[in-house]
Amino acid sequence: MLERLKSSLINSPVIKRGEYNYFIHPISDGVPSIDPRLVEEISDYINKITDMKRVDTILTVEAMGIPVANALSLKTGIPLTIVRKRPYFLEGEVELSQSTGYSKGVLYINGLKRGDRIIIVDDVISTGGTLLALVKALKTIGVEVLDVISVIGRGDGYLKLKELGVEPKILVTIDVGEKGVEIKHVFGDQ
Ligand SMILES: O=P(O)(O)OC[C@H]1O[C@H](OP(=O)(O)OP(=O)(O)O)[C@H](O)[C@@H]1O
Ligand code: HPA
Repeated sequence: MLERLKSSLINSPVIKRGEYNYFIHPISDGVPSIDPRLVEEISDYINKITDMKRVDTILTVEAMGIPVANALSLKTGIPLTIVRKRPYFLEGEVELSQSTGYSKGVLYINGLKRGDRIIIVDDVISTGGTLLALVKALKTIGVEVLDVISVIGRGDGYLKLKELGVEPKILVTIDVGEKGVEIKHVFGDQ
């Protein structure tokens, strides 16, 4: 299960971004190139473990949530909405502050309305700063978050989401040390 994802993660280089040990991987960085079979393995798996019947929109965050979320959209026929890092000043645009282990920025939600049923698909959850701020903003709009899926998880930032009643599905959980990446858990394993 998820063999391509696991083996590619083990070989990921790690660099320092300040104090943060940052792993570099095709799914989270587009570097090195993204093997379409890897994206297919991941999107097939998400499709298998998620009830897609009630989903109006697959929501992802610019930039690196897009490859997997788009593959899932193509597979299911469910539209894709992208939370962007630039404003469009459209009516109803919702702005939120994003903070990660190595950056701070602003994200903008457009194209969602009260009552929409969505799932969130992102590439990585680490401090949980991005998804926490996003889920809070979606709640202010009145969007129903049916599921939150992250391809890769590291650290315990995902626990912050539990405070909002959201239990993210993390496909592969890793530890990132200065020397490399170690697999800690795979979704569906005991
Ligand atoms: O749990 P967190 O600590 O918030 O980290 C996770 C976020 O960090 C990355 O986004 P980034 O803003 O680096 O943008 P990118 O997708 O363009 O690489 C990743 O795509 C997640 O959205
Ligand atoms: O270590 C990382 N690598 C790639 N993307 C990320 N997003 C949060 N942490 C990371």
